[in-house]
Amino acid sequence: MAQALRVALAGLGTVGGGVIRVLDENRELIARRAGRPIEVVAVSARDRSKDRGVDLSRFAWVDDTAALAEADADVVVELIGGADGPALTLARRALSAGRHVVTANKAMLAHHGLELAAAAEASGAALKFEAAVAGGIPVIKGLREGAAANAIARVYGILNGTCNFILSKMEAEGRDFADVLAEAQALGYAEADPSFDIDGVDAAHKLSILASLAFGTAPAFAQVAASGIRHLLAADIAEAAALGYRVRLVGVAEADGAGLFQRVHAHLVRFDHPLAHVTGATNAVVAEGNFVGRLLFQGAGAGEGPTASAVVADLIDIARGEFGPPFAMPAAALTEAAAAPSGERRGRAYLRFAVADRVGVLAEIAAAMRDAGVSIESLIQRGALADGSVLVAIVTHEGPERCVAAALERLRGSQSLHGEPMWMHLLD
Ligand SMILES: NC(=O)C1=CN([C@@H]2O[C@H](COP(=O)(O)OP(=O)(O)OC[C@H]3O[C@@H](n4cnc5c(N)ncnc54)[C@H](O)[C@@H]3O)[C@@H](O)[C@H]2O)C=CC1
Ligand SMILES: N[C@@H](CC=O)C(=O)O
Ligand code: NA
Repeated sequence: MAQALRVALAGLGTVGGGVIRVLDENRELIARRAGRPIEVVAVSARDRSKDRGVDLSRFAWVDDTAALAEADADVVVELIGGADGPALTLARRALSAGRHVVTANKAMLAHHGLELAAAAEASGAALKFEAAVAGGIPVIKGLREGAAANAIARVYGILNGTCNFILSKMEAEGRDFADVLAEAQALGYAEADPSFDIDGVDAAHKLSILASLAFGTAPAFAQVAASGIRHLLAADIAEAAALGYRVRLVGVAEADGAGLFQRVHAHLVRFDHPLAHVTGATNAVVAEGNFVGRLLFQGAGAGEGPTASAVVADLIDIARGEFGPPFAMPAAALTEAAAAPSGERRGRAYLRFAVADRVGVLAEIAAAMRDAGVSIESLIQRGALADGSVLVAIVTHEGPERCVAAALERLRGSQSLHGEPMWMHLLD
């Protein structure tokens, strides 16, 4: 059999530990498929003494993580995380030394993907990142290779396992947000800083990578309008269910004459839509191609095994010599997309207000909607929260988003409103 592919591995946490386990457990099978063995030769992490449940004594330990870039290895696997700092230093050094790089680091790719892709192409190295988007689901391969013949009109989906785990637990068990977040962290789904998950930043990182693959544009994370699920109440989930919807954090990227529109936002998803049935840490991505039609990729979006599976799949491609430009086309051919404004987009909206329990409040909200040109389809007022506020939930008829924004602006500062209104888009 040919010479082994030698791997230098940075980061031995959830995913790094998983990679060692996958390579150990499926060693023979992987070697047959790759045409040669894949062997970890050197490792680095923050704490050498930590028990990770795997035998590390067979690997060289490197204290200076960035020095792994020059280790006697063919590939550097970066599983540290963080957009900048040691992960970026390592990737830059490895690529400029002609080492292949495999990473699960969507934050780094969203911010520096174009630069790293150009560096990889310049040195003839691979830069592969299947694990960075939707964990174990082969969606990078699916878009970059499987759908390469198509013009893509839209790509959207559930891109954060932690949020989907929280939402589906809140929905099924009526549990509190904070309690479920702690469980997602214990299961290894959450980012080192979980606000990246619950504020939609992680999904925005992933969406910017998917949009680049779908539309041939440079990753444009700064253009993604992102919000998360932090302010969602159990009552929103109950109201959504009463209306025939489930709440999901959905990322949407769409290119049209106005430019590239990218948004991550909590949506009400109709019960009969495939995304409404995606539960737990599962992710799902829909891509609409002009010849292939609608593709749906679904599977485990986070966690040790599925994410490590994607990292090792990239290593197998490299061992086979199967790689090309990291994104949909050479880095120099990726275009800059103008950000399309959201205001002219049309849709239906769910708006929820916590209001003072007094006469005239409903009339005030209804007047703001009327004056801004928003047509109300349904309005539900329900019992009091612990602080005595009453919840008012509205679903609008289809109309331009700028009208909804104008209505909320009219209500800004109103003494009748307690806290910020919640605005979710409907995905029908
Ligand atoms: N956990 C998951 O389900 C998924 C994680 N990812 C990504 O994979 C990467 C790793 O994630 P996890 O394994 O979950 O993180 P983790 O926190 O479990 O592990 C991180 C590892 O990096 C090491 N590390 C951190 N800072 C370091 C530094 N300055 N120098 C040297 N080593 C350092 C830590 O010691 C640890 O071994 C991140 O980019 C994450 O976004 C991607 C998909 C899924
Ligand atoms: N924190 C991420 C991990 C995978 O990318 C998530 O929850 O999806
Ligand atoms: Na993936």
